[in-house]
Amino acid sequence: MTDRITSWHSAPSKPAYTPPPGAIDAHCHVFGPMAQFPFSPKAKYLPEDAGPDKLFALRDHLGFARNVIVQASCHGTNNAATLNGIAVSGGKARGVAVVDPAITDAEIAALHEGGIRGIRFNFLKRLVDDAPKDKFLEVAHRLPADWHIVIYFEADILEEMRPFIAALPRLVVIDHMGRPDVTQGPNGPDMQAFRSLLDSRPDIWFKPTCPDRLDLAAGDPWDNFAAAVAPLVADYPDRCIWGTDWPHPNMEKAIPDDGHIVDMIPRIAPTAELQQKLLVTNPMRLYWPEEL
Ligand SMILES: O=C(O)c1cc(C(=O)O)oc(=O)c1
Repeated sequence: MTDRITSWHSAPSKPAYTPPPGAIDAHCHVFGPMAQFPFSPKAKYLPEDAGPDKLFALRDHLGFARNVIVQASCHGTNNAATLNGIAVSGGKARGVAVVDPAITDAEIAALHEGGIRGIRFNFLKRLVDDAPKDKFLEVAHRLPADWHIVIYFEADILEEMRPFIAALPRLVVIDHMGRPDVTQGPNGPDMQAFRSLLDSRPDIWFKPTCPDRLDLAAGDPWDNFAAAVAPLVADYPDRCIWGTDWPHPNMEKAIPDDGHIVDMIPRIAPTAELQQKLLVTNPMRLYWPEEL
C-alpha cells in the first residue's frame, strides 16, 4: 500500500439548501496530516492529508456551524489526529474516538477533556481486522454515563448484532443506518429489519447518511436513498443525527459533490422542524448537552 488516495471533491458546489443556524455536521473525519499524525500500520487505505483546515473550510462553505469528528479507521486506535482537529476548532468541534479496549480510566478521562463524547465500534471486515464483542462490552461499561456508542456494521450482519447491541450500557448510534439496501425501498426487508432494531430500544439512534455509498449504482441524485430514508426520519425524528461523511473514505471511484450531499437534507427531512432536530437539537443533545 504505497499510493495515497484522494476520496473527496476538490471544488464542491454550493448547496441550494441552507442549514439552520447552529447546524452540526455530526459525521466527518480528518486524515492526518500524515507528517504529524501517521496512519495506523493496520490501515486498509492510505489517504492524502485531509486535515482540520480543509474540514473547517468545507464547514463554512456548506453553511454549517460545528463538526463532530469521528475517528477514521485509517488512524486505528490512536486518536491524536481527531483530538488535534477538535483542539484547533475553537470550540466548534467535538469527537468520537476508537479505543483499544484495554484503555485505562485515566485515558478515557483525558479523551473527555479533549472533547470526545463517544466511542466507535467498527464491524466492517474491509476496514478492521477484528471486532472483539466481549472486550467492546467491557470497555463500554467503563465509559462516562453521558457518552454514547457509535456502531458501524452492514445489513447482512444485523441479526447477529442484536444481542450485542441489546447488551450495550449506553445510548447507541448506528452509522449510516447499518447500510441497508436502499433499492429495496422504504418497506424492503433491510429497512424493516432496521426498524425492528430501533423499536427494540428507545435509545438507539441512527445517522441517515451516505447517499453516495448506499445508492452507489444509481448515483447522484441518489433517488433510491431519498425514497427509502425519508420515512425513517419522519418516524424517528428525535433519534437521528446527520453528517457529510467527508472526506468520504474509500469513495475515490465515485467521489460525491458535498453540495449535493447537503441538498439531500430537505429530501429526507422536508420540514423546518425535522431539519432543526436532525441538524441541531439531536446532535446538541449528544455533543454539547451543557448548552441546552
Ligand atoms: O464505508 C467506509 O469505507 C467508511 C470508512 C470509515 C472509516 O474508515 O472510518 O468511516 C465511514 O464512516 C465509512
